[in-house]
Amino acid sequence: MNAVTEIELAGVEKRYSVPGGGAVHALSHTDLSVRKGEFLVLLGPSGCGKTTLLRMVGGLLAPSAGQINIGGRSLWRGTARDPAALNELGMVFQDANLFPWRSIERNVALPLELRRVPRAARLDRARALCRTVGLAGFEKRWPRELSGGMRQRAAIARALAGDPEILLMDEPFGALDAMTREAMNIETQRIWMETGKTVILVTHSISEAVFLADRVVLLSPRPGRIDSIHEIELPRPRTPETQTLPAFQAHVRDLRRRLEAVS
Ligand SMILES: Nc1ncnc2c1ncn2[C@@H]1O[C@H](COP(=O)(O)OP(=O)(O)OP(=O)(O)O)[C@@H](O)[C@H]1O
Repeated sequence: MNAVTEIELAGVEKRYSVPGGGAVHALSHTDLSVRKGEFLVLLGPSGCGKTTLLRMVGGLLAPSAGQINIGGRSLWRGTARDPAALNELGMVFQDANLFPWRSIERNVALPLELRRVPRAARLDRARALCRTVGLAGFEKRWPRELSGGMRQRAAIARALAGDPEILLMDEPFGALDAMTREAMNIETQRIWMETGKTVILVTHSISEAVFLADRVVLLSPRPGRIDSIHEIELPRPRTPETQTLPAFQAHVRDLRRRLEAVS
């Protein structure tokens, strides 16, 4: 059976206009298919267009050209967005962006509140999501009472609140210390395996990319474009020991070499 395509980019480009005239060609003609349930990682040097690509797929930034399909629906019609396609997208950023005056469960429930889901139902769902992301017992706490890693768990729970098919993560663990980051990688893999979502994650870290990805898409800059796509066929679930496997280290070496060549 053929894998189902969840996200399809065809000829997608982005030029930013710059004050005073001219344009930055942030992403040139890009074609990419992401399979349903796939974990795809975007890796590349600073300025190669990773965030630009993710924000276009997330419905936050209109492409200058090309087509983005989400679950077979065209996301963008000029600068307007298809609401049904948008409903399939949840986003997590480097900063958790929790409202400090809302408890964790009320932060997680916020997207449901905006959709006018009744209070009891949305809090039930928020509490279940807190369990999914390992925050059971912290539902009533305030964001300031949680560590950075726990706040990112809450941000993941909030992104999952509307039950989107797709989770888009932009350097979600970039601000965390190395040990918390490793723990969050393991948690992210667990949540992905349990929920079956399609994930696109942006990172600067080669080892994070190899640890998490089914495929790593390496981008190169000036202008941003896909340099190469690397299949990571390491068994799941991956554990800290996975990083000691020769196959893991070979992927890291390959990607480092490629990254140095394109930087
Ligand atoms: N709003 C904007 N206006 C003009 N140029 C922009 C804008 N946003 C990004 N750019 C430029 O587009 C290019 C791609 O930027 P983008 O942030 O997508 O790269 P990135 O790979 O995510 O970088 P990083 O890893 O540093 O976050 C860069 O040259 C950047 O300077």
